[in-house]
Amino acid sequence: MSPNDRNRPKVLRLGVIVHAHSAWASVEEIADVFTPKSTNRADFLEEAASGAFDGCVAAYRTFDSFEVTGKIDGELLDALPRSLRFVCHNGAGYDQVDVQACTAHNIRVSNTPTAVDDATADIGIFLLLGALRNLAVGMAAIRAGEWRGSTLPALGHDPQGKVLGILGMGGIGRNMAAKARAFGMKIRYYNRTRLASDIEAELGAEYVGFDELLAESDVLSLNLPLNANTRHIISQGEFAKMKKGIVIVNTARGAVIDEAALVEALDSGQVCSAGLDVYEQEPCVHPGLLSNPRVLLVPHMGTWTVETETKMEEWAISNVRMAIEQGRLRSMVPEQRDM
Ligand SMILES: O=CC(=O)O
Repeated sequence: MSPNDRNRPKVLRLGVIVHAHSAWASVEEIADVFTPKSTNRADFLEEAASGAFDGCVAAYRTFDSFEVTGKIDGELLDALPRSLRFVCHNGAGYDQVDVQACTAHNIRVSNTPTAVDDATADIGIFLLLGALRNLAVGMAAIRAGEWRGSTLPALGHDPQGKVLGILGMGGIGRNMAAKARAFGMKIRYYNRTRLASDIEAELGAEYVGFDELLAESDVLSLNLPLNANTRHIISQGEFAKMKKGIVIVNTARGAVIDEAALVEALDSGQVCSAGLDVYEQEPCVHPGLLSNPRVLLVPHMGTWTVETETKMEEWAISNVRMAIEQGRLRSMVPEQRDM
């Protein structure tokens, strides 16, 4: 197809390509690419409604493009052209996209599963070990020139023999289970759907009920997507059902935990320590977490490696290519599998 071909497909790019430049160049060879001039949602809605993106069939979007467009919801889809058929999200979690609204607008949505599994599970293990070992206290003290601090950090705990409860046994949960086994942890999990018995056996993971998971875990790792059913799935009532002194690890989305309830549970000692990569109101972090030295905090860096960010971009771009070349997606989100 020549660049002047009026029938070339049109693609909307929301966000920047940082790594996978040659993959993106392969899209530009076969499609005309549009990018917004707007820098906030109000202007973006106006720009879209003015017809600036007319004819676009597929949109590539990044997590950070939320700053410009806000949530991909009904209001936004109403402003975007009717030609739009595909939203290709770069990320595993797609809570920034209202899938129901997309389905209602006959738009298919994809994410980047599996590409994120290793890196996210790796940071999960880092947070698990760091929270168990109470490392945040010593790390802050040494930077303040106080060596281990004026009051010695409490001794940590070993992972060996402890029960790791995994809430959400998708790709990241399974990856984390395999890695935690190497540290001698016993794995229990709860998931909407139970894994096949051969996968359970391979992971050495025991399926338990939700309440049992809360009651029996020494460490609880959140590895489930954020949606209307999982928002605040861990709140006051759930903390009360846990073993006193549990360690909480969250690499999923901040809002799967009621952050205010977590702060209370940390203050009361019900939760001994926490390792967090995600927060309810990013980039704001609850002051009760910031001020608590037993919380190991990472600013949403679960996939923050050259290799993984590249894989994610390549995966999302492969969805764009498939959308414009074949009218289908490589990895449509599960809610739309029947579409
Ligand atoms: O947070 C990272 C992702 O959803 O991929």
